[in-house]
Amino acid sequence: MARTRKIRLQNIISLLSIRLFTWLNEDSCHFIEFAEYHLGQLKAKIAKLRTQLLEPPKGSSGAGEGFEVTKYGHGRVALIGFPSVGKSTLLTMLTGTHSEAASYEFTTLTCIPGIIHYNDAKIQLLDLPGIIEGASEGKGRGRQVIAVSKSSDIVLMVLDASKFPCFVCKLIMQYLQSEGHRQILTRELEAVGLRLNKRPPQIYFKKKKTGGISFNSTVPLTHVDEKLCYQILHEYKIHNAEVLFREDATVDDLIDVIEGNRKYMKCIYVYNKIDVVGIDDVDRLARQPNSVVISCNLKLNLDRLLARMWEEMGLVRVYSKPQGQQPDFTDPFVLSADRGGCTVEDFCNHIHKSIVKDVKYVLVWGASARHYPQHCGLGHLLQDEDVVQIVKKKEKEDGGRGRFKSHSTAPARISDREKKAPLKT
Ligand SMILES: Nc1nc2c(ncn2[C@@H]2O[C@H](COP(=O)(O)OP(=O)(O)OP(=O)(O)O)[C@@H](O)[C@H]2O)c(=O)[nH]1
Ligand SMILES: [K+]
Ligand SMILES: [Mg+2]
Repeated sequence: MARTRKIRLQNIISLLSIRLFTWLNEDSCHFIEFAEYHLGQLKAKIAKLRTQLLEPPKGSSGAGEGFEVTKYGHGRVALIGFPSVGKSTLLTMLTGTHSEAASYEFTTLTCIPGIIHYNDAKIQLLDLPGIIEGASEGKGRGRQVIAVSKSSDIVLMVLDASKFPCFVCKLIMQYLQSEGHRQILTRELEAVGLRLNKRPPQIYFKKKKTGGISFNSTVPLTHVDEKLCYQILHEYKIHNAEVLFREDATVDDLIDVIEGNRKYMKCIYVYNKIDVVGIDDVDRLARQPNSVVISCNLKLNLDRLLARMWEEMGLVRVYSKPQGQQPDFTDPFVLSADRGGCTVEDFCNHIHKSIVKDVKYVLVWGASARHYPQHCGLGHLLQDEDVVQIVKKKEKEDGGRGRFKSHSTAPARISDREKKAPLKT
């Protein structure tokens, strides 16, 4: 029953897509304006149907058997890519967990987790089956792979450097209107609501109960006007809402905001197998944005990949300092802006939920402090490698003395940094 419904929805999406491309190819200028409105409506229709199609069955996460892996560690990274690009080899290299690797496609059939120990944090790395064009529509294990990718903090898109088109091949591909692996994968992920290395559109949108539609913009708009916006909202049966464009956004951006279920993720493009391509090609690939070139076989540049991964995850290590003692620099509390936040309050909650109500202030050493130690409140935003000493309400007077004493017991790691970049008190 559900399968027939899915097939029917898929057929409608295909039909609408064909209609959309027919309109795209329509070059008569008399129809351009009309076509733009029609196009906007069709895009909204397709987005709506896709959302229905992708709804996981009730009571399931959408991941499916062999893919439901418990979250572990301070962050989760998914390896996605075409078959045989070296995902499993990379997992084995970085985590030490064995994942079967072989020269035939679809060697990996389920989700294999491993742990990377980096900067005293634990990062869960997930090896996944290869995906192919049509994955978003359920080809191969595409659905499951994408569902797992969505649950991760960042994505490593593994690509085969030897299959990356050279400049001439790119021109031919453009002529033939065919795409490279990177574009195909990006399109598959976009089709299911994942937005890679993009920030959410600057559009304020709020549904209301009454009052009709209020349409405003703070910048001149070149892609969407009031009429088109009304039509798209109408498609979603929204008749009362406030819409404010804060940038010159497109129809697709508006649809993303209305749908509201898009996931904005960082993605690092990892070009593996650089041992089999020429130095010029390696250089060209390495210069692309958000890209890292590696070779698992020769263990080349893996440390750079880890460093990039760490940067993109934006994890913040905070060392707790008991009064009058040195902090334990081997055991940080790891905070993340995406998972719970990085303020002093988040740090306290990390230790124990009951602490916050007793905190009078905290003393902070490190990058986020203007002077050492800085007196900070619960709202203070911490940075990586900060040291924090909590002063509790009942320790009021003692806390004051502790502060002066603290100068002499300032953590060694911070004074090293201070030498490099002295901070004014
Ligand atoms: N030359 C070269 N070959 C590599 C490198 N890394 C992996 N390979 C080879 O690529 C082939 C595929 O590796 P896998 O790790 O199984 O690839 P996969 O992406 O996990 O493949 P599926 O699980 O089938 O999707 C194996 O024969 C590896 O030995 C590399 O850096 N250089
Ligand atoms: K393989
Ligand atoms: Mg594999």
